[in-house]
Amino acid sequence: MASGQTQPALHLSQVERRYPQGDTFLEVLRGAELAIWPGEIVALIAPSGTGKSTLLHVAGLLEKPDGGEVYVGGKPTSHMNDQERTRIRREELGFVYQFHHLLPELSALENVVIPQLIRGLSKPEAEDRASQLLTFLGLGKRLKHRPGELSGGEQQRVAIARAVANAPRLLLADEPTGNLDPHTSDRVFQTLVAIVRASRLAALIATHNMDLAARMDRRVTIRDGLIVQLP
Ligand SMILES: Nc1ncnc2c1ncn2[C@@H]1O[C@H](COP(=O)(O)OP(=O)(O)OP(=O)(O)O)[C@@H](O)[C@H]1O
Repeated sequence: MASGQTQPALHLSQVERRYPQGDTFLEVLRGAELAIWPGEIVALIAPSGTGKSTLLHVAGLLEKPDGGEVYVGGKPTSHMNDQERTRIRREELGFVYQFHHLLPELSALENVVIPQLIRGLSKPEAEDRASQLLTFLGLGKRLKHRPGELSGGEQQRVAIARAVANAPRLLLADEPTGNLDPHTSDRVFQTLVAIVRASRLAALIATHNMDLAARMDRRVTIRDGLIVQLP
């Protein structure tokens, strides 16, 4: 447990998720248990088809579990309506995907400003924070560039800035460096770790890259619908 913190950023408690399959169900999660504390970076290393996306969707409040509970910052979420879940996603969770989904018509700065405006910050406040974040990620000279004018690694760093712009308590990332060459992947990963550490975020990062996984605090996998700690 991180000192001084009484609640995990994310706690999946006995989470079950099943999909209809013919006359029966495919049990993808069968009582998955995982707690991630503030400041902790956990690697999710799951072979294809074992439930990685399902787990990230449930943790990201995009899908409801069929059993168990998902706590975000100690708050149970399964009773929440769609509006409340959307608010938690917007204010307490950040998402980074393999393909960054930046808005192509907007500059790097604007892409990071938008989620903060939606959150209710004023434009000057949002621009200030976006500019600080992008500068921290080494993009201080690229603020006005559109995604198409940035390299893959730069685009992915903008996506990271966008994901943490609202100071979420938990970052969920799915192969955040998956489409980058090894050198760029390494740099982007370093910036991701730096920002998670600097903001004392918690992070769950799905990856097949064992070198990156080895540099995180803990590694877990999904086996027979359960979360298993790896060495
Ligand atoms: N909506 C759905 N309806 C039925 N079956 C589903 C649904 N979503 C996922 N599945 C099945 O559940 C299992 C886990 O799916 P999931 O997408 O979580 O896998 P994954 O580990 O993310 O795989 P990959 O890394 O290949 O994307 C798979 O066998 C998949 O076919």
